[in-house]
Amino acid sequence: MSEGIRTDFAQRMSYGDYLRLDTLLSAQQPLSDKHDEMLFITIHHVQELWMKLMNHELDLAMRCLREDDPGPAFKAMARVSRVQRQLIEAWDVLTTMTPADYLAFRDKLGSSSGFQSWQYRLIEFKLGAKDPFMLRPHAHRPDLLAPLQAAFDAPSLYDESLRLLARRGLPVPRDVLERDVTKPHAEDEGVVAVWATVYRDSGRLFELYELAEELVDLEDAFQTWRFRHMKTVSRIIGMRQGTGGSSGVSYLRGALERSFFPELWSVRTRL
Ligand code: HEM
Ligand SMILES: N[C@@H](CC(=O)c1ccccc1NC=O)C(=O)O
Repeated sequence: MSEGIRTDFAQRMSYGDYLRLDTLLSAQQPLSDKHDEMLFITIHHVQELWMKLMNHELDLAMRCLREDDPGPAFKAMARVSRVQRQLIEAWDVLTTMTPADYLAFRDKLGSSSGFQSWQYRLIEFKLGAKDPFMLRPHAHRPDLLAPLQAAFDAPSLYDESLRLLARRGLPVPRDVLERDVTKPHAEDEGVVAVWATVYRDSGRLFELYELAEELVDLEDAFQTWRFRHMKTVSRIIGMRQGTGGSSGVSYLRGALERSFFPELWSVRTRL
């Protein structure tokens, strides 16, 4: 049964060596002796790991769109959507924590908060949600500020998508193509018209139609994540203020109004 199975790893790379499990599994360090703090930390670590992969895939998607190679971009975007499903499902595990379970260790969190998740902010910037205020919590960490600032200053996934549409001959308005990419994208009627063409003529423009639907999948899942976060927070801390200083649930509800790709939603009314 055990024939052939290697057991001597004094001189050879093992599973744990390759995966750096000592580092990964030494990071779960509760500050209290409360049972549920381990769950709280684990959920965050899992979400941050998935966010790391999302950033990796979004970089590939943006590069491929820029280089006029949508195939691999779609593959990366489809992978991001699957990762998002995992992120959304993870809320279910956290809802097993009651308000009392959470309040028992909440004071240990001090003023730390999801506001300061730089990987989350990096994703938002790459999707085009450019709010310069959100750079501030990272001012004390130049190593984190640099990639955030770079994503803030660069075209978003949506900017790259609209540029691709223009290169394929669709009449994307010039001022949209030449806009200041450090500003949030404002809904544009000309862009709605372009997407309407893509949807109406999806047979001929199949690749661009696929791009549109991949983008809609991404935003749809992102909003579902935000909604589940807001609902989970609501059932765990009610209307308390957040440790990050915001109003809490009301702030999170406000974020649900913000769209990354507004024309892709408006076009549905026009078709
Ligand atoms: C008991 C569970 C949780 C509670 C009570 C909670 C509460 C909050 C609150 C109140 C805010 C608003 C900022 C503030 O004032 O603090 C916030 C923001 C945030 N939280 Fe959570 N959260 C929880 C779990 C999570 C988890 C598991 C994640 C996953 C990484 C997460 C990620 C974030 C992010 C990224 C933000 C910033 C959102 C934005 O600026 O739009 N939170 N959270
Ligand atoms: N903002 C949360 C605290 C919180 O959730 C949190 C604190 C430290 C590390 C991650 C967190 N998760 C997301 O906001 C609260 O007000 O209870």
